[in-house]
Amino acid sequence: MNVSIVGSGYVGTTVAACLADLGHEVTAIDIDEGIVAAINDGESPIHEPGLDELVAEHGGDRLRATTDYAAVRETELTMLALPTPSNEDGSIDLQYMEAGASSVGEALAAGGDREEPHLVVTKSTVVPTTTEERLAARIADAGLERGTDFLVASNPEFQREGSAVTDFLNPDKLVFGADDERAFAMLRVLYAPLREAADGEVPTVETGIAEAEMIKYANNAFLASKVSLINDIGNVCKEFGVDAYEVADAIGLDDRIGERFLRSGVGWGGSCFPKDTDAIISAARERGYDPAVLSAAVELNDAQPERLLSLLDDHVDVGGKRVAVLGLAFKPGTDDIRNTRAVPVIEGLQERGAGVVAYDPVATENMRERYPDIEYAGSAAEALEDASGAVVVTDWDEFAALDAEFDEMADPIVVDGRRIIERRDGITYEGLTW
Ligand SMILES: NC(=O)C1=CN([C@@H]2O[C@H](COP(=O)(O)OP(=O)(O)OC[C@H]3O[C@@H](n4cnc5c(N)ncnc54)[C@H](O)[C@@H]3O)[C@@H](O)[C@H]2O)C=CC1
Ligand SMILES: O=C(O)[C@H]1O[C@H](OP(=O)(O)OP(=O)(O)OC[C@H]2O[C@@H](n3ccc(=O)[nH]c3=O)[C@H](O)[C@@H]2O)[C@H](O)[C@@H](O)[C@@H]1O
Repeated sequence: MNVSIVGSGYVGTTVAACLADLGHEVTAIDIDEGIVAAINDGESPIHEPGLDELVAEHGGDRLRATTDYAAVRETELTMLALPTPSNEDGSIDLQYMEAGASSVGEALAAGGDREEPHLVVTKSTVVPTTTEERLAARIADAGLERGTDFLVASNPEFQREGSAVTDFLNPDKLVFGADDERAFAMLRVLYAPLREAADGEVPTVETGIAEAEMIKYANNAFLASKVSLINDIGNVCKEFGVDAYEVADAIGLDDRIGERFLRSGVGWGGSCFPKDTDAIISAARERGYDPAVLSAAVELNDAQPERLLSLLDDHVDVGGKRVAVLGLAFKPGTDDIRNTRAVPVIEGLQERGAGVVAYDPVATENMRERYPDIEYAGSAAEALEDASGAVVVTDWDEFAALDAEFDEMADPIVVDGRRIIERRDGITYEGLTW
């Protein structure tokens, strides 16, 4: 198929490169000229395992990029993979989605009549009814008729950062939300090569558009709440001196609970859990319902970084001292620092008057833009040298191998928010929930 993907960030670039790899002709459309040039030169604009290779193979060939929306006219289907950030009050900010939908509508309208309606698919995470009520309306504003000139559908994405390529190519499920058989048929054709290539069966849910939109929020809300619940349980464990990881391993043996997403610690961050939980809570409240469990999950998550710092306070007054922050990315395998737990941790240390020295294998440059004034180390060893305390925020594998490096600390106090460092002689070790 000939497809265009509007928005070439974390999701858009991954989806575009993978669809090209599956044999489709793909055009990525982005307003950022640097991103467009990179893709056409065969370079991935983001750090994601496996993506460099795919963009190198297909960039400038089956995968092309442009800033010109006219390209959508050469394609049968357009996916919107644009940002859906939060407004100040937590509600979803639809300005990028509406701008993108308007531009797609205008580009299609400029091409005159079409034999078949163009399918516009919402890939981004949007609150239920957005695609039909807000995006279809913007496309129609260009003078196009839904059903004749264009169709809309929702196809939410469940990939994780750090494993986006393998997640996209081997999904647990595909979700197609549509209200027209032609839209379902096109989505089936789009994903046919993926279903053939995937390791094992890929269940496909065909449902309504608002249901598909809600499935995405329910998925993220459930996972975020699962981590908050194990953090809540972990905080109780810590009070009793019980190891929450032993508890989690045991309860995970119950199929109804499942072993995944039971890693307790400093909490969830990232570009999606925080904004998506806020957006769905806000949308529900607007309709008169207050989701109590979800609100508590957010509250608990917001409190974990301060619990981490209070464990450090128990051992050292960090005012005027050098403290190492190990890990800045919101999770390992990515350079993404959006809503990373490192931010409240760094700010909490600064409030205490500590001198922060931070280290991350790949996210340092992104963080430096936000906090140009803290010190950045070129290695974990350099960060630990002469530090009077260290806090671990991201579970990068390389931190597990640290050993003699702790001997160079002024005061070897390690507070681990991710259970990646081993307790050992010579250091004062505190695990957040163990
Ligand atoms: N990051 C992730 O792993 C996942 C994200 N999602 C959802 O996917 C959506 C996109 O997220 P990300 O890829 O992380 O965002 P992102 O911020 O990385 O990428 C968005 C891209 O859109 C471009 N853009 C902005 N306005 C534009 C316009 N008017 N026309 C063309 N391009 C424009 C930006 O330059 C940027 O490259 C969000 O709704 C997010 O919730 C869903 C699943 C996973
Ligand atoms: O909508 C999205 O953008 C994506 O959000 C998450 O993916 P992602 O945020 O990339 O990463 P996760 O692996 O889910 O981790 C999220 C956060 O939870 C934390 N986490 C995760 C698991 C766990 O057991 N404990 C825990 O603290 C991680 O450290 C990280 O900060 C979902 O897992 C994806 O399915 C979804 O597509």
